[in-house]
Amino acid sequence: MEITEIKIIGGVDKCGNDENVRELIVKKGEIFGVVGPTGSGKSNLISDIEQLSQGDTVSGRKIMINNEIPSSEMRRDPRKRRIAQLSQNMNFLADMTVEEFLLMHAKSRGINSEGLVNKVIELANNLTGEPIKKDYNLTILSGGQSRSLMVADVAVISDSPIVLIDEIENAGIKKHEALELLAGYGKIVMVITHDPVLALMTNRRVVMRNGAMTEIIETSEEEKEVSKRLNDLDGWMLSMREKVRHGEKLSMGDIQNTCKTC
Ligand SMILES: Nc1ncnc2c1ncn2[C@@H]1O[C@H](COP(=O)(O)OP(=O)(O)OP(=O)(O)O)[C@@H](O)[C@H]1O
Repeated sequence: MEITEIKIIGGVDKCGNDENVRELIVKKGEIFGVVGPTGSGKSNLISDIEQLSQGDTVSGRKIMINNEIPSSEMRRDPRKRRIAQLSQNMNFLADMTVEEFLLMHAKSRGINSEGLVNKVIELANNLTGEPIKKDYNLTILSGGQSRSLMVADVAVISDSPIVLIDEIENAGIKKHEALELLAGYGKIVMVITHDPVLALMTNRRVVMRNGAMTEIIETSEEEKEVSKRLNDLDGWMLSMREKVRHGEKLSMGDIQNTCKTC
């Protein structure tokens, strides 16, 4: 079944009052942002979508797929849900190499694995400053390498029509590129973020407060331009971080050169 839209039917805030936004439809091809202060209910909203909740969670929200209540089979079986989730706290625990993991994942998804390992690693290495090799053990990967590999794995192997992302900003990866890669063509992407680069890359964003969806903001052309500039600055910060990490010294020239380009 092709998933063309998800609809979130509003529930209640933490005090039991109806949330402001009564209905939110996110269509195929859209990157949608979720913003709000700590404890405002961002993860809870994402989790409602992940579970395809039907009024049976604390928020009382209902999630529709293609304007229909999802089948109980889809709700019960994670493989039928076709929702990929990525979060900052996820870690690889398996004692196997990167190559073994990717081949196993591809096999379990019934995907032809020819050239696949190199493709995933190449994409992951575009997102991190510390290259991953296929014979590395998963457990020795750094936070940035793990996150990059997860992003590339979700983009190529999981390839789910709905992608939910819970804060990738502190992961030490090129987040702009990561989001572009995940969004691919024609997916529904919901991303929780505190980061203006990511928030302004979205088409729209919902503002959470006290457990409720309170407002929907459309990203203006001006904000998209701001996002591009911030992304340049961000790339620069990442390159400075890499230099320091590799034992290099920084000079005022590094800052002056950047200010010209940003
Ligand atoms: N609509 C709601 N009704 C009742 N409780 C809620 C509701 N929304 C969120 N909560 C509860 O509030 C707490 C904080 O929510 P949540 O973790 O989703 O916030 P958050 O915005 O993701 O926070 P952080 O930025 O710190 O990760 C959780 O215990 C959650 O179960």
